Amino acid sequence: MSLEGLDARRAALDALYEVLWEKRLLSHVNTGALPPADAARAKRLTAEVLRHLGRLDAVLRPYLARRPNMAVQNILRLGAYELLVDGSGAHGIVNSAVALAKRHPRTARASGLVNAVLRKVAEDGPAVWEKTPPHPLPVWLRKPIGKAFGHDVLLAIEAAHQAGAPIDLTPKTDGVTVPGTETLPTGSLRLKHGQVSALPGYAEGAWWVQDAAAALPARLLGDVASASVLDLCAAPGGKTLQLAARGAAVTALDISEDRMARLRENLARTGLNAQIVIADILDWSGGPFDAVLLDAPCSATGTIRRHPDLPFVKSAEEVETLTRLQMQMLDRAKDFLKPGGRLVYCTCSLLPNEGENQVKAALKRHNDLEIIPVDPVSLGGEPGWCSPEGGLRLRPDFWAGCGGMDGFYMALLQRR
Ligand SMILES: C[S@@+](CC[C@H](N)C(=O)[O-])C[C@H]1O[C@@H](n2cnc3c(N)ncnc32)[C@H](O)[C@@H]1O
Repeated sequence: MSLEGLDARRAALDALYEVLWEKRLLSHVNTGALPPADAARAKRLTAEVLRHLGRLDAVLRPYLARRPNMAVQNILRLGAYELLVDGSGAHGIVNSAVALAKRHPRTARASGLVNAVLRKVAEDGPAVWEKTPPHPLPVWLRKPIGKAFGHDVLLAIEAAHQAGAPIDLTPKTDGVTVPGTETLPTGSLRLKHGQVSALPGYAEGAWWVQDAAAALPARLLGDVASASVLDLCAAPGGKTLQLAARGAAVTALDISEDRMARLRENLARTGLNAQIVIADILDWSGGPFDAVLLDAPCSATGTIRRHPDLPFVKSAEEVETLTRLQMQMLDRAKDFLKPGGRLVYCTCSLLPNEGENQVKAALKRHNDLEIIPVDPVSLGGEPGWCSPEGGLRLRPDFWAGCGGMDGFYMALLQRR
């Protein structure tokens, strides 16, 4: 990108400010009236600067006598990212960073500094960059993750966050392959190269985008053909589609009308059916069902590879609130089951309080619930995915050699 990419870069700087200062998720940042290609580039640059923020600051630090204001810092971070990772013409990158600095009174006085520092980064930065460890998680995540899995695993998870995430697909029919993808041991398809929109089968609904880890909770229910299944917190519907494709009579419930509109579109595209309920799980009554799947709202810390903005926006306090909600939801979900019915509880979180500990506490509260230990090997997984209480703990550092997976926790419970 040269000077002609200035609009995308300016939008990336605005987005960085919104994430870092206003604590807004990148998915909620409005890139204004930019053409779609520039908007996509702005979001990509923002996400990548956030992914590597600690490393970028480490490269810049030796050239700064004192820390400049956040607006100047972000111009330097963006320029350094483009120099060190995107790697197209250093001259153009430095010139556009200087042009961006001159645009605003808060940064104009630092345009000389931006010029000088980025020229040094272009020369000496690559050697430092290679040696600098991945951006660390914030303390409120490092502590519980390190405590649960150990320091080496924590470092491996941070490395996985740095590496980013491939795109996985779930085929509507088991065993179907799609050119341009490879089949993973669990049956998901992983995009090898190119754009997902260019793959055959999208319009016909032959597959949908879903991380390999996210595709496993629905499979814990086994054969669901003709079973009545309540999918709680269903939108945008990845798990609803899986259950419907396997022949279940699905009732999909979610509180969000907007997200349910996406679930409706997904059902229409794939030619699958589900009964749709827009309601708060805590107020709704219905059933009983043969099975319930609860994909509870959570910190989403298992998806940091895809959403590197999350650690900057979420907080320990927010997770505490979510943990209380998950507990209430689990208690409610159990009441929708027929006697002998099965319940899958899952979250895309790395935190035991949203996974393992939540299930252990539910088993203590309800002596009519028991856990059915999951055998990951039967799902194409590995024995090391088992967690002591009988659930499955998936981590982003698993499958490191072939692109990793999202962090997820899931457990299969049964009402006695
Ligand atoms: C992790 S997402 C679900 C992803 C979905 N299961 C899938 O596979 O595509 C959590 C969902 O919980 C929904 N939710 C949050 N609070 C809720 C509540 N009180 N009642 C029902 N749904 C709720 C959110 O709207 C969000 O769609």
